[in-house]
Amino acid sequence: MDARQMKIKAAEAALEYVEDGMRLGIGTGSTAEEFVRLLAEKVAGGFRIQGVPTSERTARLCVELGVPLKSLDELPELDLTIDGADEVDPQLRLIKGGGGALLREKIVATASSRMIVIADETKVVDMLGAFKLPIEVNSFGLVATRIAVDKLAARHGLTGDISVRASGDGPFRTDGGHLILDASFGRIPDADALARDLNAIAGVVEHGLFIGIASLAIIAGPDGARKLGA
Ligand SMILES: O=C[C@H](O)[C@H](O)[C@H](O)COP(=O)(O)O
Repeated sequence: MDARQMKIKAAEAALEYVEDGMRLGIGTGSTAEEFVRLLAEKVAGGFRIQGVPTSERTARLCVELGVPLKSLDELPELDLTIDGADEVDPQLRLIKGGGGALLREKIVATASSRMIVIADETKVVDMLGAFKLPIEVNSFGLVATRIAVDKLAARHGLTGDISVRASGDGPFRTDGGHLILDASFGRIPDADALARDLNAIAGVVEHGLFIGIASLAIIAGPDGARKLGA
């Protein structure tokens, strides 16, 4: 089974949790896109859902495939969000934001009664941090914010490069017009404390640590999908 087939396996297993009539948060990334494709087939077959996309990219795919969409303001309380992740640890703590959608993803997931993560087994880690931690920041005061993040990291005993994400000739911009700092910490022994402290830095809009948000992860490997959590 190749990487794409594993993503499809995870997405298929997640689809079983989607019920007719649900208000559904729809994640971003290559795994979430496999989910959107399967969801579109169900919708074409008469299944009714109302989706809230977590990015412009996901919104475009949903429109293209005929998945009905609403804004989060129209549907501020959701039944379920299904989304991918860059890392998942045994406590279902996540790193997200590899595609830059972390802010909307976190807003949508926390507006949902439940978040289910779909991922292939390469995303499962004992300790978060091998994947660069995305930190969404306001472009005003970028240098000051980066210094503040660097000092905070040092207080947490974390070292590693913190760089502004690039795209083409310029910086990457999120759907909200912000910048992303990618922090190469390697290992984050106390992700809960780091998450809390990052949110206290004024220039930080949001970070990619999702703590206590997901209740189930569907992890696909060569032998099929297994579940972490309930
Ligand atoms: O910003 C992007 C998201 O957090 C994605 O869900 C995450 O990067 C995983 O993406 P993929 O399924 O492509 O590995």
